[in-house]
Amino acid sequence: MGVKRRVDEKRRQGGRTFLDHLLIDVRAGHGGDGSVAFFRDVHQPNGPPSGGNGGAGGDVLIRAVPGMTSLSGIAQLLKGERGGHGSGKWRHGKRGQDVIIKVPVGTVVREVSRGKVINPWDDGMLAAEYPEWAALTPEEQDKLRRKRVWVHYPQKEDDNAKDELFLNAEAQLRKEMKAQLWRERKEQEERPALELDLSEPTVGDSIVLARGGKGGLGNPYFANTEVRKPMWATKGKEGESMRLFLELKLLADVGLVGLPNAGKSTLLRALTNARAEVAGYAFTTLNPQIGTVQLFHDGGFGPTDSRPITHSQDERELADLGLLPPPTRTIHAWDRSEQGRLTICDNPGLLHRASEDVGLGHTFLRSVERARALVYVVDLSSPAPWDDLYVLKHELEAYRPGLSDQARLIVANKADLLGAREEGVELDPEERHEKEREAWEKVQRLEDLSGGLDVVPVSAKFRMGLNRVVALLREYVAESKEKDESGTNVL
Ligand SMILES: Nc1nc2c(ncn2[C@@H]2O[C@H](COP(=O)(O)OP(=O)(O)OP(=O)(O)O)[C@@H](O)[C@H]2O)c(=O)[nH]1
Ligand SMILES: [Mg+2]
Repeated sequence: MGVKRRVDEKRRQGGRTFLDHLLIDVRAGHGGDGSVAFFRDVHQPNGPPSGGNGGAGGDVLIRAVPGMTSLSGIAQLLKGERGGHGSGKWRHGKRGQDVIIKVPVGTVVREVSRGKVINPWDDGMLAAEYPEWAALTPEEQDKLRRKRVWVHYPQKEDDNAKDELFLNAEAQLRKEMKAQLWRERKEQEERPALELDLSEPTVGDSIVLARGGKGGLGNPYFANTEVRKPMWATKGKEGESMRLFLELKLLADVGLVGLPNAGKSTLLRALTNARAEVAGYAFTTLNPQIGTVQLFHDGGFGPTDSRPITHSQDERELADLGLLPPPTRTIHAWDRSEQGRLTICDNPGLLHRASEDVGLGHTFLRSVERARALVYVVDLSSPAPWDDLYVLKHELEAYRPGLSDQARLIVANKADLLGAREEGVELDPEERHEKEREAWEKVQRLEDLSGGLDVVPVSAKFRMGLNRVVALLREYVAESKEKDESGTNVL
């Protein structure tokens, strides 16, 4: 299949690949109803209206918390508590309890749909809500509409409907609500679909997703010089509701970043159990891939699904190329017990001008954004690998300012191509020395232009120089975890 077609397909998916996702419904609490009551005691057998207002419904909030690793365990329906109803003696209803949805850091929240605020004076909306609406008489329709809006004093519903004072109050409320509902609806329509990228732990208060409905008004609100004994109050309003899609971004300890064809996938295969695709053309990798490295007590490593490989041979070869000091360590079998693991994430090649949406763009950088350390992979055999470095850094910064600060290491790959030895050919010492010097100078230049990053020449293909890479990755990850534990990364 054509690479172009596959790249195009991938672009349509927005370059997103996620391990975990979930659809949830969120409903903020309904407001409590206002109360119709009148104050009475021995001195005032026929006292003033005293119904309290309803309490507001509880909000639904979201918080990204460190330490969570999965979306499993989050309920599919989350409801804010209903506000309490008002009651006599001017007692207002209690505010409903909020619900806080706790999600792992790295969750992306996207709105799928939003509940409509129903306007009880909008016949079209009511017709959509009640299938039988069209068959009702105008009186029945009024009755249904009033049910959504009003609370009546016991047995006063029919009297109220004939009471001119009530009808006046209704007209007044309708006018007020019309303006307010119009505003709410406009606001809702203009508000773009929610998209939250919770890449950092939520600081301070949680983020409100859906607001609870307002509480209804108690009957004192409707009293005036004309209306001494309002026999009505209003109901609480519906809370906001929405359907949301949650996605958890891939999380690896280390993210590989490099131009197409630099050898990222080859490196991932050499270090881990992952079977990433490798080929001699650009954009072989279209999905971020994660692999696991097993770490041994002696500093060595091995892919988790196979027996450890001995790297002393490789290191000796690399030392022969003049790119590494000769190995001094011998590996003892008893050191080969597992001490820990590292996960590494391979990625599609990053292009110059990815920020202008060339190639895959850089939406896939979402998956390395949260890595504890980033590694630049460059092709040491290319004429000016330091130029590649500049492009990579620039693209990371264009995606998110400060992201390139997470880069710790430059893997200068394909060092074998600069070899001072050619296969089957013995170079004369002079020539060999010259090649060694060239290779060494290139590495040196990369180091000078790296802005203080570690530079390690390797051959991913021939598995040379990888012990040093793993040793450094181990350090970065340990440092980052220590920071987490000491609280500087966690809020
Ligand atoms: N000589 C040599 N070739 C290598 C080395 N590492 C990778 N290659 C070759 O370079 C080509 C590209 O390697 P990949 O690992 O697919 O490169 P990539 O960076 O994953 O490429 P994309 O997925 O397209 O971004 C393949 O032909 C590899 O065999 C190396 O250390 N030495
Ligand atoms: Mg690849």
